[in-house]
Amino acid sequence: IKDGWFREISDMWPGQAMILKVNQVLHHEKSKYQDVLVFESSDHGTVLVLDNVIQCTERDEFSYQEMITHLAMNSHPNPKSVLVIGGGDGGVLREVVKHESVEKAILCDIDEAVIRVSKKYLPGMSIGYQHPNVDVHIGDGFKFLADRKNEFDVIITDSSDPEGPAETLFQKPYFELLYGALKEGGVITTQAENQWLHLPLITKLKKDCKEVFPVAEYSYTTIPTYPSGQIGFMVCCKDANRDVKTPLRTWSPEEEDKLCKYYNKEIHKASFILPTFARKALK
Ligand SMILES: NCCCCCc1nc2ccccc2[nH]1
Repeated sequence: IKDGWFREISDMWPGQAMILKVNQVLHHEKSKYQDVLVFESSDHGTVLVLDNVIQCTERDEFSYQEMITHLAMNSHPNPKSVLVIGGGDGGVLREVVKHESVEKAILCDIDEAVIRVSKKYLPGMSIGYQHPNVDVHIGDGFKFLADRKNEFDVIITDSSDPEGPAETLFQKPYFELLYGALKEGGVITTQAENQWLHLPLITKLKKDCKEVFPVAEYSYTTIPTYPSGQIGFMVCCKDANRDVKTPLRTWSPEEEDKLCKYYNKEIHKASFILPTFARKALK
């Protein structure tokens, strides 16, 4: 932080940087895995930064949390058992428990510092931890999945970027573990980066996912404070006949308006419509 501004400089998005005005630094520590920073911004609420990369801001986190969650949950007929890998801020859990069908939701994040700091400084997201059906596991998601077979209806991988602790969550062996941990008809979503910045990575991700899952599609949302203002998801299903691009289940319009600020059944469908340059690369 220099002269009261935070600059998100990274070689993952060379030559560009989001810059946010800082009112006050609330917390800064070196955890076992990464540098953890929380600051009060002038116009985007509280901001969580890991290794100098913006993970979420209070102002626009709902876009990412709602889409990564409901794209998966509404592509499953009756999700009862849900696993979140990463997502230590608790925002995805907050979204998962909006579905009454959920009997058990487990969150596994490698870094206890992220959970501890989110509970203290991000109450609007960490509220997800308060639900009675939620369990928390501190550990490597890769290892957690290795001995779970045929256990989950939905698995959401809310990871940071490939540079850092989440590196293995972008590789084919991880998708094979996800496949094995899912029940039949299971659905996954993963954080799948930005079509303007990482198209080669996304092309490889989709290729790997298609070698493991019969259905694998890329979807994206707009989110102002992530690099180039958007981020995508891989949405995959074990059931070859499932059309993940159309919600299987929908809330009523009134319910949808009450439960979500970004996700709706039209956005679910629209999020898979890609510009030509991306559609060609991901064919
Ligand atoms: N450069 C885009 C980064 C996307 C990060 C998504 C995200 N935000 C998080 C907050 C806490 C823990 C894991 C998280 N994963």
